[in-house]
Amino acid sequence: MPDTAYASDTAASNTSLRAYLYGLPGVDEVGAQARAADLSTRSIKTTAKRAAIDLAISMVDLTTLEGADTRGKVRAMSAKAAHPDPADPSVPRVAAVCVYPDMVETAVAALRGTGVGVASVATAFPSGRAPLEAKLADTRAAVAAGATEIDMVIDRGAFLSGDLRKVHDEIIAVKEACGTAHLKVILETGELATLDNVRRASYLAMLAGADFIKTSTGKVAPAATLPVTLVMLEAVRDHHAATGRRIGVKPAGGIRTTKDAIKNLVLVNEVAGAAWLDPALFRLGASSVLNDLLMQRTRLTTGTYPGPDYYTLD
Ligand SMILES: O=C[C@H](O)COP(=O)(O)O
Repeated sequence: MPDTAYASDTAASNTSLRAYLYGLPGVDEVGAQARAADLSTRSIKTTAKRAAIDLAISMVDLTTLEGADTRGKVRAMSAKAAHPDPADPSVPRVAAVCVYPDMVETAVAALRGTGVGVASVATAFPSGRAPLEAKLADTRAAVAAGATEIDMVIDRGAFLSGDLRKVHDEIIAVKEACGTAHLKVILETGELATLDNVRRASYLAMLAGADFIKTSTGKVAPAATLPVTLVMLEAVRDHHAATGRRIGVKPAGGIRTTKDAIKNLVLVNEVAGAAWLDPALFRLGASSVLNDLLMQRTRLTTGTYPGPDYYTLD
């Protein structure tokens, strides 16, 4: 298990940061793939499935991140986030909606009083290619408009070329610009090439003050694969054991079905532990998983699937 020596290194040079992150135990890629594959075949009892579906719904960050997003679309998505099935008030609300910064005001107005959070992808999403001042302005604007959560992307170019200090310091600066808003740090694992890098980027984000580590923007493939989520869950588990601080995990991108969602919940339970089975510590970032969760929930309750047109589009 990694020690806490980095605590004193955070004020030091890129060299000591690099020495710490490259001194982490390596990831056994074959073992991680095998464990993720093994856990993904676990079935859960029908009696537990309804509770799992409700938990998954309550963990969704319902997302729209398209250039063609409109205020109308964000209002409709926000209504669905607060009342996923208007005909069934027992369906829980989702955790948050996730939108571009210019849509925060619309989402905040639509969600006032519902308890649904508003997350925004600041910091030049999805590339992360902008001067730090622009990233900070982006973050401050989203927070000023009422965002309760900021999903920032790391500078993968800096990370991959070894400028870990730049990535670290940008996260610290964005965290400060967040004020009381929670910070999720997107690693864009599909661009990090190895699971060792996923582990290093996870620790880098955690030691810079991330509240959550998030796999992907949803704009790069592969996105939220199970082995990647497994490595990130191990990182938050070990970080908690070393520091007493619990960091959340958010797989995002390509999560489309109830099966995908439940595989993730099994992974959370088996790797990080039951404490993470909570929207405060685990989210599913997805633009289109909610309808399948609602359909499977209805099937469990009534024995039949609702027609494909029963629910509004995700
Ligand atoms: O953060 C969430 C992702 O952008 C959503 O990706 P998705 O459209 O593949 O569900």
